[in-house]
Amino acid sequence: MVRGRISRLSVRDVRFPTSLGGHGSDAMGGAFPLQHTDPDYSAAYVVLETDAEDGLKGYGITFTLGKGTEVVVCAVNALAPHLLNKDLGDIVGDFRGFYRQLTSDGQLRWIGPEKGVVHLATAAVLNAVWDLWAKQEGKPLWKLLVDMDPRKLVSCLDFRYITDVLTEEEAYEILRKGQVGKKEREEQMLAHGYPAYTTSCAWLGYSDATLKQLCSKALEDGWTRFKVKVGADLQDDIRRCRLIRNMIGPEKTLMMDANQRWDVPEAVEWMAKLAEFKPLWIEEPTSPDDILGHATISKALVPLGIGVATGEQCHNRVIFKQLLQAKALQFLQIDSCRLGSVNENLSVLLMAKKFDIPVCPHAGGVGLCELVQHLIIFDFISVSASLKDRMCEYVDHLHEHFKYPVIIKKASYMPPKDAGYSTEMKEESVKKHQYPDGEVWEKLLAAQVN
Ligand SMILES: C[C@H](O)[C@@H](O)CC(=O)C(=O)O
Ligand SMILES: [Mg+2]
Repeated sequence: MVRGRISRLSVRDVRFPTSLGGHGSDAMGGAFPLQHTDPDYSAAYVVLETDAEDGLKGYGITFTLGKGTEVVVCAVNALAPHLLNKDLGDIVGDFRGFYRQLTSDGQLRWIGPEKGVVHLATAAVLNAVWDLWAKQEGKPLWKLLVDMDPRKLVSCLDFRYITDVLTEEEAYEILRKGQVGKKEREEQMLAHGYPAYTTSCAWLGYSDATLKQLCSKALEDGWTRFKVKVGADLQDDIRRCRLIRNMIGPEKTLMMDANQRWDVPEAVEWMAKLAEFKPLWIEEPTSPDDILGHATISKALVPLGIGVATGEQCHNRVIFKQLLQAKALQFLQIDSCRLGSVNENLSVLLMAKKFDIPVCPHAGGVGLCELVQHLIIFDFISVSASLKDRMCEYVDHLHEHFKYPVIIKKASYMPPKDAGYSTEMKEESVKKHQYPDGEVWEKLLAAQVN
């Protein structure tokens, strides 16, 4: 039973100095040993309070890098009047209307619409609403979605701009069909979890020795799918890909990620040189906005047996729609904090089902694994009903700061059992990493001055 009026919305700038160790580094982010100040994995962290007697709070994040966070924090504050004094029952009772209200704010829409900072802020705020709703229902988010009546579920989605490929009725039909065998798939998830791949071994800034050490540890821990960063220097890529392919052997799966480094012809030429290492996909080969460029690359790489994956920086459902229409991707990577929360992500999962394209979510960052596991577990149980060519990214950083961290067993995500969206951070961690006055940053900033 949903209850309470939203009485307070607070947002904090929480940053982790991950760049000091080269964690999260890629061909765009500045490579170790340059010690580029990014990527410092960060989050705009939203807390919603209500006047209900249960005292439950909703926690929401969006993933950012370092100083980008202060801009998102500002946008969250600008959205706050849409939530304050609103009844939670009214929000989730007409979730489509509320999503439309947030994304249509007459003044903020100009700096979107539904993209960039203002959309990241929308994600943070709505992630907190979903967390609170799931907590009040006493269910983990994935289970709230799985148990929800399909009619109610589609009523949370905004189909504006996508009805040419997916109508509300078609979405309902997909979910209705997904009811068949749902119980067995839920049992399968609870017993075995959702398959994952690891990106933690091969950040671009890691030395070969670190890569080797992390890769052997990952093999020992049972990982069978690995992603390596590429794109800055071809000879370096050849050496690192050879190293990792030799370590994992010919049977295990290898993916490559260029983080938007190349122009279209360059992407094709570069990947022809890396094809001998048998990558399953090349991720973000070029600008995330270049739909036709992705299509050209996809087509050119078919003879090499390499797919194109993208999505972690796709602004919204419209871009995903066009990527699907243009046959520009073979693996679709939703991101729980870049799209407009669960609402928009569900519409993308449903479009992917219609186009029969596997979804392999982007995760990592701060809390992205915690959040996206709910969406992909729901996807398997209620939408795709398939694990073929599907896996969810896993990155082994920063989970210790979360109250309900992910549980990985045998390289699979085990379904969370606690109520909510797994978004709540430990208050101690938030205090320490708050920018610029948390203890961690006070020390680092003082060292920079001296
Ligand atoms: C800056 C981030 O670490 C980015 O490199 C993550 C990413 O591309 C991925 O996990 O995939
Ligand atoms: Mg990536």
